[in-house]
Amino acid sequence: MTRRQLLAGNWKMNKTVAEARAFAEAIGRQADAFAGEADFAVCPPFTALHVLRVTLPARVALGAQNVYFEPKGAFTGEVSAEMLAEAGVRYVIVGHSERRHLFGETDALVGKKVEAVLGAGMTPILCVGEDLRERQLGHTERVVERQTKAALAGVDAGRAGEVVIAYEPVWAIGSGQTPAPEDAQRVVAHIRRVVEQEKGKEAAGRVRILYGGSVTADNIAGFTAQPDIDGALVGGASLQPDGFVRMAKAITKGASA
Ligand SMILES: O=C(CO)COP(=O)(O)O
Repeated sequence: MTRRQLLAGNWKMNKTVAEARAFAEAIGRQADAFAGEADFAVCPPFTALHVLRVTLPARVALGAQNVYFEPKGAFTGEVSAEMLAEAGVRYVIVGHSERRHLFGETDALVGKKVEAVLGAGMTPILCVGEDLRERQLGHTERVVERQTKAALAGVDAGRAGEVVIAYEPVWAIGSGQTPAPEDAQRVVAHIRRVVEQEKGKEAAGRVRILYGGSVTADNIAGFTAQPDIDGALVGGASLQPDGFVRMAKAITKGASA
């Protein structure tokens, strides 16, 4: 089973409309970096979706960082999956650890969001990962297992392979610290086994699992060279056009090697 690598930038709460446009124009001047056999996406704040839709190079897809599961109604401050799809969004990050920890998102809520995103014809990027204490207690596998099972509970086996999962150890996010690539591979392989157990072989073979947490242009290739790691979800290092272009080249080179 060959899976296409995916490089997704999560801008978090960074960049104004003007800054987003400048980023898109800068990577557009190096658009050949995105010509290879891989997928690319940028996930800006909602306010910059439109400008990126009209300025990003054609091979770089649009992503969002959050969604609400209800289709419409009295949910002040929320945005539905249909609204995102209409705005040109292809990928939606769901259950990022910042949303789980800072905004109280539960496994059950994350599961509903995954279903809503698939229902609107987009691809969820489901984030899972242990925090430092859970890691120190040796609970990494059981934490990612619980998060993965809960998030996929309402997804048909036939569609589970469309989901992208991002393994993001919380202690590695924004810290400059990463697990060794072999260590990340071990956890990602475990996540794939959980998908197989829950949704079958075909879904497990298709599902793309990314690594995220202090990925840079210098270390990305070590992760994407691992057999079960199918790309990267990148925060800080995705904010600089040159860094994003370098990571795109690294991921494409690895994919064709
Ligand atoms: O949270 C992340 C991506 O979703 C990772 O952030 P950093 O790449 O800044 O560590």
